[in-house]
Amino acid sequence: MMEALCALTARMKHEGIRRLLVISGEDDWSLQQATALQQQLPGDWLKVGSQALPEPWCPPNALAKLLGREFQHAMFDARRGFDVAAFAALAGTLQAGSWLVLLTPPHDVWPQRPDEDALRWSESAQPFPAPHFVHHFCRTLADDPQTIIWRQAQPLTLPAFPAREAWHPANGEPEAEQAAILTQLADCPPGVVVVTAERGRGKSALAGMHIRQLNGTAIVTAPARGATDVMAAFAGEQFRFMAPDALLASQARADWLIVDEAAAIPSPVLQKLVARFPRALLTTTVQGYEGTGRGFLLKFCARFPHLRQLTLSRPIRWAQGCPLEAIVSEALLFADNSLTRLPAGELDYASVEQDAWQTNPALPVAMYQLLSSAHYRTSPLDLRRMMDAPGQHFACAHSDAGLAGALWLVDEGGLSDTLSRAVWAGYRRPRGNLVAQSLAAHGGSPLAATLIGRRVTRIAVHPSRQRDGIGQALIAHARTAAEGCDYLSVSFGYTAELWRFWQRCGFTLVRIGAHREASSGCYTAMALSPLTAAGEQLTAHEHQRLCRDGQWLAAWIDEKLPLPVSSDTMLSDDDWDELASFAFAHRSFIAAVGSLNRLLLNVELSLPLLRGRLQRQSEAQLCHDAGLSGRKALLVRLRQETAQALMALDASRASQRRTLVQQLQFF
Ligand SMILES: CC(=O)SCCNC(=O)CCNC(=O)[C@H](O)C(C)(C)COP(=O)(O)OP(=O)(O)OC[C@H]1O[C@@H](n2cnc3c(N)ncnc32)[C@H](O)[C@@H]1OP(=O)(O)O
Ligand SMILES: Nc1ncnc2c1ncn2[C@@H]1O[C@H](COP(=O)(O)OP(=O)(O)OP(=O)(O)O)[C@@H](O)[C@H]1O
Repeated sequence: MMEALCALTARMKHEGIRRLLVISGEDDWSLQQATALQQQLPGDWLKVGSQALPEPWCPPNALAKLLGREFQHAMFDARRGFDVAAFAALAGTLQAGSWLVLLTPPHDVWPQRPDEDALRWSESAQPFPAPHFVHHFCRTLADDPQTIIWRQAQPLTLPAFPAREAWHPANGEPEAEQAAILTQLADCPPGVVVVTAERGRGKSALAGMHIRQLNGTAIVTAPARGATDVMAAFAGEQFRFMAPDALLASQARADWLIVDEAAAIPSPVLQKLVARFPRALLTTTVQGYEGTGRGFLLKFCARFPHLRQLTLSRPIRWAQGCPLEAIVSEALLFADNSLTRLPAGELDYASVEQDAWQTNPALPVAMYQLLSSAHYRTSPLDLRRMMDAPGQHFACAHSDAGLAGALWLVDEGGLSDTLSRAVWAGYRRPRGNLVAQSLAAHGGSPLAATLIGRRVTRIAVHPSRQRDGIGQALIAHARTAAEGCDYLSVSFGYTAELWRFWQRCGFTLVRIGAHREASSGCYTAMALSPLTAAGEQLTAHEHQRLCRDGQWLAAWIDEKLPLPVSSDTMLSDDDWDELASFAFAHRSFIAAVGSLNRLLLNVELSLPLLRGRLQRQSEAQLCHDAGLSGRKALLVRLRQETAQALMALDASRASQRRTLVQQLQFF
């Protein structure tokens, strides 16, 4: 048997492919078999798993450090937990002629086994079983003739795989597809060129080669700099990188703008960037472990009259049709089929629950694919959360021809009074509950996180059916289905268009972040749509607070805010609470900006650091002027100056508030 395995391995190398071998059985048995294989087949045998294994071993969360490197053979240990993004990433590091050996529990008991990975994609403190994912994964394996499954108490059998043609690895010179595109780019009239491809097709290398051969200047931008290493290596000295937010804020000019992973940048930002350069080359992955964006990039492209769209289809580091790449893509739903069907016709709206992964898997698969084609951040973590995490809810709009819209919501809130107050004062920040906690931590309602909310995490409507009222109808459906909830909420990267949508869905703006996200170039906005009297009260209170603070926030946010102007400068009771929570507890500075500005209008003291910071003098400058060691020391002094001002205004009220907020840390 081992001889046959060695012969097959040699053939895989010749054919430029890699394969998955699953060993399913009791913990000790499967490890023993994997070790025996390792002894027979020479190679690196990198092992990835949460429990220590003989070297070379790496826990899943440290694998990112090894990306970019290549290995011959690897083992992934999924006996206790299955970090599927690490599994996919490991597959991506394997050279032609490699085996990826996957250890799993026996398949009949696996669905009931607690999965340690659940701690990453849920707020649970204990691992729990993830049956929907396990069933889906095992079904995918069973349907794949190229994957080998070795079950305990059964012999290892190797099917007779048909022969493939010989493979020739890339050598650093442009591959045929790359060369053809480079020729087009070299002789390109002004306009936009978009290159889309699946992972590992040589897009980044192509962009780098283009920069190197360029008779002019280029600026590279991308949501994450680390992702541009390959491009930098192929570009050589001409490589010049600027993050999207920095580029937007600058006056930089060049002959070419190169945007890596363009779909990860919101269309309005991308459009502003592209408009500044005579020529732009946009690249984007249409499948991957970090999500996609094909449909929405295409929609963006439709706005440009002179646009060329090109694709790279052949993998570089292994042969086309590699069985390992194919099974990973199947299992993690990387293929983006959401746009191949046009969902014309009358629509039905329906709630969808997680058991649909068992009863009607095609529907949630299509929903996941539509959501990931619209949201670049969708990752295998989301797939696992969607399938098995508690508190998830879904709705869809579909016609006989296919899926037109998908909505994903998650339950939030319901924290105890004391915990919510502690979050408000900045003492605690438990995991999860994004909007519910943010309302408490950044808003003006200490009990905000006690209410029950349901947050829209993702919504997407098929590009061919947008502006047809489907998004609005999905939200209306969710509202009727949200029994027992005080409000629906959403957190999104603010653009005027998207805000218009949420406004039309009946949402009220309650918070806007003070920094542009470097990756998207947008401010994070949060909005609520109340469902109960308590929800109404919270929404009205937070909206009013945001309006009161609007003029002060405007100094921090260079985006026109859709808020009525308020000139209220009185220090209210709420202001006293917030100021005390900043001065005497741990509330963040930015959450108290409005109250702090009103405080300064009401006291005569000099308070140089506070006044300086509120006038947006930089932290570094203030630290330098005051001889402080850094941001932490500055924050302590800002809190002290606030305390001083409160004492000067009303010493007994200040002391009383101090006692109250300081009690919030003990519960
Ligand atoms: C948490 C999150 O998911 S935030 C991200 C939201 N999702 C995305 O951005 C993915 C890509 N976009 C989409 O899938 C869709 O465009 C959605 C979900 C934003 C909107 O869905 P649609 O079905 O197109 O919206 P719908 O037709 O119901 O629009 C209702 C109203 O919102 C407003 N609106 C919707 N889209 C836009 C837009 N692009 N620009 C301006 N206003 C808009 C309009 O007022 C519209 O009414 P009108 O057409 O009568 O003027
Ligand atoms: N012509 C070439 N010769 C040799 N190696 C190449 C060539 N083109 C690309 N590569 C290598 O192949 C790998 C994949 O290429 P690249 O990173 O450009 O692909 P990509 O499509 O941008 O992938 P991803 O979507 O994963 O970022 C890289 O290791 C790169 O160095």
